[in-house]
Amino acid sequence: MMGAGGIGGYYAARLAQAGHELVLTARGDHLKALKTGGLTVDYEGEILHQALPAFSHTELMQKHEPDDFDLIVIALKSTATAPVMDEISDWLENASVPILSLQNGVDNEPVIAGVVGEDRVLGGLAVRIGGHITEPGHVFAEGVAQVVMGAWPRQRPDDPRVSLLRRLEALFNAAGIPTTVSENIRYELWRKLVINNGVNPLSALTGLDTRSLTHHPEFRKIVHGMMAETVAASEADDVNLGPEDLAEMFDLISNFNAIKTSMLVDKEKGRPLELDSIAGAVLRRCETLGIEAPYTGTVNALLTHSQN
Ligand SMILES: NC(=O)C1=CN([C@@H]2O[C@H](COP(=O)(O)OP(=O)(O)OC[C@H]3O[C@@H](n4cnc5c(N)ncnc54)[C@H](OP(=O)(O)O)[C@@H]3O)[C@@H](O)[C@H]2O)C=CC1
Ligand SMILES: CC(C)(CO)C(=O)C(=O)O
Repeated sequence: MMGAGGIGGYYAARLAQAGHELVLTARGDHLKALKTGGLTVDYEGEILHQALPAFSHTELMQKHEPDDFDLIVIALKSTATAPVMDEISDWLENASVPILSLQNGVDNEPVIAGVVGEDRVLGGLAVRIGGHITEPGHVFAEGVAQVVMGAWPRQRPDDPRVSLLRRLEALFNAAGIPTTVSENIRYELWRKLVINNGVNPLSALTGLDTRSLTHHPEFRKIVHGMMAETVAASEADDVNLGPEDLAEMFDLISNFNAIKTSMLVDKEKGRPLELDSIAGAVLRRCETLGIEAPYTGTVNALLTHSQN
């Protein structure tokens, strides 16, 4: 599990609890705490504690070959995808281990595929989960915490990755992670981007959780506007989301727990924001398509300004 933070830490703890062997990567104080005290996850009052090997990426590359693993899961922030793939690209060369991304955004899998080739890439997303590091070694997580995964960019007829996906689906479900396989993972990633562009930047700007935003008389219109612009932007990737996706995603986030978004957590901790891979991804596609995206453009500009 590369990047065992809020999302990676939660799913790693569940898989380890079910008896799977895991190795975690992290850095800084969180890594130190994982090494000395193990990983502790508070999931809706249930405490999961696992003492698992934890390494920096340098240590990982010294101690292991990529094919020691059946699967590498990437749960880094998307700001770290390219630098980390760059760091481990020589190590990954000539290996065959598949890589599953569980990140928000629609541009992580192409970066991973650029290093290992599409045939080894599984796209994926963490759905209906909120999670973050509360203190080094400790993760808080909530929500039904599902996973959707699929062959990137979409499943081909006779795709050799299907048998692996079916095995992963079965073992994730058996570990208590409700998981489905999609034949069109890029479509699923775009649907998730609709939610993330709708609430993440605006929550980081206002300090409000997802429920406060979606039930606020003014902010809910901005959330809806940013979601609609994401739906429009999807055409640039030939995904072509429609009004039913917009309605479904707006309902989903309006009725989900009051989540402090990952971008708000990052803003409060003074860490880099996934703004370019969320709002930036939408704005670039809208520009290519020659369509306006005033809600996303405004919130993106205000948030960027507030960071300077
Ligand atoms: N959090 C949430 O509620 C949700 C998040 N997601 C998505 O899941 C992905 C992961 O998010 P989240 O779990 O919140 O992220 P976190 O920041 O909690 O976890 C990422 C971990 O990776 C570490 N890391 C970053 N760079 C390196 C590096 N070079 N070497 C070693 N470790 C590194 C981080 O350390 P450091 O802190 O030092 O940077 C951190 O511990 C994101 O794409 C996010 O958008 C999806 C659904 C919900
Ligand atoms: C909005 C939310 C919680 C939806 O799962 C999310 O993906 C995030 O905080 O990044």
